[in-house]
Amino acid sequence: MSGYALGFDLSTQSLSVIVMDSDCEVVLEYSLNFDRDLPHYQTKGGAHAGENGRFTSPALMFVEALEKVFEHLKERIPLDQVRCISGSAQQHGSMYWRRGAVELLRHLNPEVGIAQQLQTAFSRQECPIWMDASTRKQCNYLETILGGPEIVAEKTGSRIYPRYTAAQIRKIYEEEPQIYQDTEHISLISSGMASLLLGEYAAEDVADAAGTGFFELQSDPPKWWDLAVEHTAPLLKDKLVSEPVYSYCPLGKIHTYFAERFGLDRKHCFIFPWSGDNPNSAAGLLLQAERDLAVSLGTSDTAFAITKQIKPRIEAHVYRSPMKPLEFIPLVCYSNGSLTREAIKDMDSMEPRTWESFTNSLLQTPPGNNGILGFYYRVPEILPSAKPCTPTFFNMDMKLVENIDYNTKVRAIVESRCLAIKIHMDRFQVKYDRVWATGGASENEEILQILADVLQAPVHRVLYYNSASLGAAYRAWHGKAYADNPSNLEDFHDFIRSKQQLSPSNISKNRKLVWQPNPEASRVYLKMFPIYEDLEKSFETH
Ligand SMILES: Nc1ncnc2c1ncn2[C@@H]1O[C@H](COP(=O)(O)OP(=O)(O)O)[C@@H](O)[C@H]1O
Ligand SMILES: O=C(CO)[C@@H](O)[C@H](O)COP(=O)(O)O
Repeated sequence: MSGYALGFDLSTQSLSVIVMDSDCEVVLEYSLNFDRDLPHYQTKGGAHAGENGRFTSPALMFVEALEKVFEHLKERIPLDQVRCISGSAQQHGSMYWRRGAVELLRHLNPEVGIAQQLQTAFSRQECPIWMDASTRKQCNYLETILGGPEIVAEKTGSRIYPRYTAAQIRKIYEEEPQIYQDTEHISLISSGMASLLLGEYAAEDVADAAGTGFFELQSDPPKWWDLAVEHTAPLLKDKLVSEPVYSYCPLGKIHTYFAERFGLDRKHCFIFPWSGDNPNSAAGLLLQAERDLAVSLGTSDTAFAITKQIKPRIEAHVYRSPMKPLEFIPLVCYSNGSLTREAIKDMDSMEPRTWESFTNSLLQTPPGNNGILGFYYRVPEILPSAKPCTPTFFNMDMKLVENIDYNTKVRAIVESRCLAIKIHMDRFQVKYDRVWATGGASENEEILQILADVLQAPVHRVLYYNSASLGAAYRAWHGKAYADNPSNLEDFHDFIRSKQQLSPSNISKNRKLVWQPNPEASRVYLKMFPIYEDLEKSFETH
């Protein structure tokens, strides 16, 4: 195989892409930041915050971002050499296509910008996104009618959380019936982006389908849970692509719009299903079952692993792996990730502080933080299910403490998140002896040291911190090999490793750094786990 793969990542704050050659070597990276590069959508951190925990992002912003990225790539690489494209998207969010939109999509004119032509394509301009916490009523309704949270978790991998697509769709059906009525198709953000590239409504892949609340987690072949689809909203089945597909299945060839406008090769460029950013990160990090834990420190903080068998729980989530058909991803997710750390960094200051000053605070405080733990939920938290609160600090006697210094506050917030990850992930009983850090805050080496000490395992960081784009590009090549020879589905890990061994710059690609746990620091944290756990319960509101 020769040519290039494109791996996209549409996260909360940005649309990133990597260009990967056929030896799985990254040759170009580019990232477009929504707030900075598309200011006319007036987002903050990529989103619009509404009343009562509502969080949305404009559908047209995603569309325009895709076009802008292609404009950038066109000047830098021979796009006619691109053989396969896949992508990642923030999970759970949904796009609402107006009646007749597919005709607009099919007949895009390459002389005119795509966002301009899709102005009227969406029945709802704003996509509910994963940060949304406004659907508690719909979660309760769906869980009750489907037999209770345990049954829903057993069937789908998770109870219905407010950000889950099922609750979001139900809210629109209940509160905006005309919009629901005017909608011909509902995509996840991942499959919506794939639809733009394809010129047809694209199927969801199994991994991202598992974040809807109406997908049968263990189904093979993959299928929606019809009962949940029926209860979510009337006629919903008609508004979905028939059933989700395995992540390696080719969806079709690139839309003539992109071929004619940007010079992609219509005949030879395959589109593969987009997936969720966390499942694609698992692929980008080549996570091994029962061996690795990944911690992603992006807008959300997540921790996840790969397992061959799974027992879903009503706390946290289980998704499907996009690498191997019948493997699973147990995952915990915190909505107060990087943006909350940024707020702590800039606390009590007229001007934003640098990350160096945040890091200095970590360096000037000891592991265990002299027993001070911290909770700060700027936006509604997922785990625990907690309402927003101001920064709140406790000592080891579980007493509220006030008037503590800035450095101690910084360490308290970082350490408490690491403690939460260890406690919540251990409840899944997944085995791991090494940790892979990814996402924007994995730049911060002091955070990685704390993670290693709390998790009591070495923390590795790979060269490309955007592992979701990397995983999308790996998956595109893996899918392309399958499309070329459908009688032979190669093992994902073996396929990527065999390609990397061919690469002359193999050594630089695998360059990585490791933070080893310090046993003394780890011992300090052991005492803090039960105290953190009890304090956390006091924030739980549901
Ligand atoms: N040195 C650093 N220390 C801690 N956090 C950082 C550092 N550099 C960047 N970040 C955080 O990384 C975040 C972006 O992470 P990223 O993974 O790109 O987010 P997402 O993929 O969710 O859009 C920024 O919001 C910023 O808070
Ligand atoms: O809701 C989840 C996972 O269940 C989030 O992890 C989203 O997928 C958002 O991703 P980032 O933008 O933080 O990468």
